[in-house]
Amino acid sequence: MTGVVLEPRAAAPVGTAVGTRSLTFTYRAALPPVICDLTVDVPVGTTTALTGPSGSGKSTLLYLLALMIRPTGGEVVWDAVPASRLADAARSRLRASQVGFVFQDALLDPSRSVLANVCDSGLFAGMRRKDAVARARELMARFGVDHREDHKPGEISGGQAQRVAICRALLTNPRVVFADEPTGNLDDESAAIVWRALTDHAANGATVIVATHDRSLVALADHEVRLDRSGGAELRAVRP
Ligand SMILES: Nc1ncnc2c1ncn2[C@@H]1O[C@H](COP(=O)(O)OP(=O)(O)OP(=O)(O)O)[C@@H](O)[C@H]1O
Repeated sequence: MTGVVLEPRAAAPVGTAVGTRSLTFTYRAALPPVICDLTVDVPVGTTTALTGPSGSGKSTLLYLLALMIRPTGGEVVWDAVPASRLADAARSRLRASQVGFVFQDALLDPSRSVLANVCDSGLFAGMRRKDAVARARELMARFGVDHREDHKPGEISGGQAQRVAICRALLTNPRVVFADEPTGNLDDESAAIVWRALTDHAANGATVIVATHDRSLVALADHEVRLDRSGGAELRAVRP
């Protein structure tokens, strides 16, 4: 069994935001598991870098933790409650109100404007349109994409799309943010802005889990969970 317990920083609020218990996941029964018997606790208010070779299961683990897919075995645990105990409606509510997710390829709706793409997650979570638009504009200005609010995703660059996806993920000020290679398309300056926004979000009490190959970002995280090709993981505390 692979057991990983991440120690919170002294200043961080105590508690586990999200974790797993003997988590196993297989895309197809005939294939070896992508995640194998993984136990991890991610403390509130920390940044965790999820690393490992291409194909080791980083995206898959993010989807499992964010309750987008269901494990083959074991549990994902939110606030000490096993997710398998949540009815479908409760899972959807939890995702809408507490989770921000930055997908690897941004995954914006090509038929909607940039502003609508950013606002939609807030409207789905019950924000008033006026508040969602104000918050979206504030975030888009912070990430330097406010001048593109009326454009469609097909009319902006890959790096701009990635920053729009981060605005969308932060719109509801979610308790937990999952980001899948959020700086993959960004230059160094934009990557630093994004990383600072994510670490600021954690410093304000949220929990941030980022899949990345970028060692310079890993060095700035509190913890590293490194997945290996056998579906297990090892822990490295990046900062004491
Ligand atoms: N829908 C799917 N059906 C079957 N296998 C899949 C599916 N999605 C991913 N896989 C396989 O699961 C394994 C883990 O994929 P995943 O995308 O989670 O890895 P990753 O570590 O995020 O990779 P990368 O760093 O290249 O983004 C890979 O072998 C991949 O081919």
